[in-house]
Amino acid sequence: MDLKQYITIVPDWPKPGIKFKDITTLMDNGEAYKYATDQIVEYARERQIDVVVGPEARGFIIGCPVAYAMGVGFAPVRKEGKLPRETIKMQYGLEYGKDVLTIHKDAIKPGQRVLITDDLLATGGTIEATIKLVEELGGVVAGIAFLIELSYLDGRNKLNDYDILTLMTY
Ligand SMILES: O=P(O)(O)OC[C@H]1O[C@H](OP(=O)(O)OP(=O)(O)O)[C@H](O)[C@@H]1O
Ligand SMILES: Nc1ncnc2[nH]cnc12
Repeated sequence: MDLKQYITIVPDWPKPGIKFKDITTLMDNGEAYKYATDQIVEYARERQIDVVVGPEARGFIIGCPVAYAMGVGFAPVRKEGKLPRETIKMQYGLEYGKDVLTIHKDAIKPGQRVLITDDLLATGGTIEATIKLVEELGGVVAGIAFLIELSYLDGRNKLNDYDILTLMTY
C-alpha cells in the first residue's frame, strides 16, 4: 500500500517555512492505519520486544496499537508536569522549539527490550531524549519505528547506533 497518499502536507504550520506532515488523514482511514500498524508489529515481533515506549502525543497513536497487538505494555513519555509519580527527565530540541520529556522511574525494568515509536523523525531531538530516558532506566532499545522520516533534517545522524524502521521518507 502507498501510505504517502494518506498524508496531508500543510504549508507554513505551525510556523512559516514548516511543511507539516499531517497524519490524521492516515489515521482516519482504517485500512491505512491498520496496514501501517501491522508493518510495525511485524518489525517488533522480529526483535522480541518486551515493552513499547512512545513520546506524547503522536507517539501514543503509533505505539499503543502495536503494544495491544503484541500483548505487551506501553510506557508513555510525557512533557514535564504530566506524569503523577516519580520521574526522570531530559531536555531536547525540536524543529520548532524545545521542551522537556519525562518517564516514570518504574516504567521499564533493567534489561527489558524496548521498541520506541513515534509518528515522525525530524531533527531527532525527541527520539534522542526518549532513548536517553529508556537507557537511564536500564532498558535496551531493540528498535525504533516511525511512520515518517524527514531526511532533509538528518535526524538519523543522531541515531547511528540504533535499528530504525521508517515507513515513508520525504
Ligand atoms: O525529530 P524531532 O525534531 O524531535 O521532531 C519530531 C517530533 O515532533 C512532533 O511532536 P511534537 O513535539 O510536536 O508533539 P505532539 O506529538 O504532541 O504534537 C512529532 O510527533 C515528533 O514527536
Ligand atoms: N514537519 C513536521 N510535520 C509534522 N510533525 C513534525 N514534527 C516536527 N516536524 C514536523
